[in-house]
Amino acid sequence: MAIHKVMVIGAGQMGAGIAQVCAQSGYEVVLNDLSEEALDKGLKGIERQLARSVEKERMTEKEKTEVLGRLNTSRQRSDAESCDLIIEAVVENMEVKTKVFADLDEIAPEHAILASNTSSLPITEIAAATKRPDQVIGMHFMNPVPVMKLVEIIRGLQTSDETFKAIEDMTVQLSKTPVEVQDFPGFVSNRILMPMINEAIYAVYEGIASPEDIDTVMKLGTNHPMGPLTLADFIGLDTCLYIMEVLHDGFGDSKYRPCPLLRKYVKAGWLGRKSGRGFYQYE
Ligand SMILES: CC(=O)CC(=O)SCCNC(=O)CCNC(=O)[C@H](O)C(C)(C)COP(=O)(O)OP(=O)(O)OC[C@H]1O[C@@H](n2cnc3c(N)ncnc32)[C@H](O)[C@@H]1OP(=O)(O)O
Ligand SMILES: NC(=O)C1=CN([C@@H]2O[C@H](COP(=O)(O)OP(=O)(O)OC[C@H]3O[C@@H](n4cnc5c(N)ncnc54)[C@H](OP(=O)(O)O)[C@@H]3O)[C@@H](O)[C@H]2O)C=CC1
Repeated sequence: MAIHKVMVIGAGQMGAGIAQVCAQSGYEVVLNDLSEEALDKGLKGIERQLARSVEKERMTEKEKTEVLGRLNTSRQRSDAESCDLIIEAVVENMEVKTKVFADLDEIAPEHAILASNTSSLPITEIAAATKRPDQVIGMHFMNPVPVMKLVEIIRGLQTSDETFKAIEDMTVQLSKTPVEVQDFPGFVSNRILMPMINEAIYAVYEGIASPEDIDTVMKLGTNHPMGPLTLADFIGLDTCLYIMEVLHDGFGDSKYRPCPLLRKYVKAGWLGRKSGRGFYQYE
């Protein structure tokens, strides 16, 4: 199936990054969000990234103008009616995502693929909210999207081979590396990464060391580019908590229990970098 036009739903940190890489790879892109403010912020971030690429001579001014010319914003979900692929990147919440997919199923053309950038939620369950479960798939980009090379592609129980192939081909077109993963909570990336981050939060909670020292241990001692608490702030503490809850509920194993300190920070609105405060303070 040929994909020309892509809608990205949710102009948060992931949605904006996905829209950027799609437009840079030649796709027509519609970035959709309910809030004008989120769209403005998303678009400004993309313009900043592209300006930096021009400065670093990775892109010409003309190419930047062309990329931005392929990128439109919209507040109407009905604009999905002209798209071949819709990539959903809204909050990590099953109720919200199934509602978005049920809506999209009514709007998107019959041939369109509906993909979710979910970090951990079952694709099979998201697909069941539609009448086209064979055309629903997980397309899990990593943060920051323009930099990270991986896309986990998650097959739901009913995802067709044709849908899988179209998304695998597109991932290569985006200059990313696809890895096929089966539909289990947290897939591969977050099943491994998030318990490590949760454990680092327990180390703060139990007073083993300061956040700075925990991050230093992991950066200098195990060569991680960011310490786990810096990374948690970067991902978003709300997203980290949702993922731990999905692992905990999905496997019913107490080893995945979210650290109470993580819950407390999220309740306080300390969501990490995006809210200005998490384990560290920003600005
Ligand atoms: C939660 C999930 O479901 C799944 C996930 O995504 S888990 C998170 C996965 N991501 C990670 O683990 C990221 C870990 N961190 C890193 O790899 C690095 O710290 C990093 C790439 C983010 C930054 O690298 P760095 O060397 O420390 O900093 P810096 O030199 O400023 O940046 C390196 C390059 O990345 C780019 N970059 C950094 N942050 C960026 C961002 N938010 N968006 C776009 N580009 C960014 C910079 O522009 C820079 O590119 P150039 O040198 O070509 O200009
Ligand atoms: N952060 C990360 O490192 C990664 C996240 N992901 C996944 O990507 C998705 C988005 O995460 P991220 O971009 O970080 O999150 P952000 O918080 O940056 O953005 C969340 C988006 O969800 C929208 N949203 C929030 N509540 C609702 C709602 N009730 N109905 C519809 N839309 C809503 C927001 O819209 P508005 O602005 O209008 O409020 C915003 O566009 C999640 O599923 C997450 O798990 C995947 C890989 C990495």
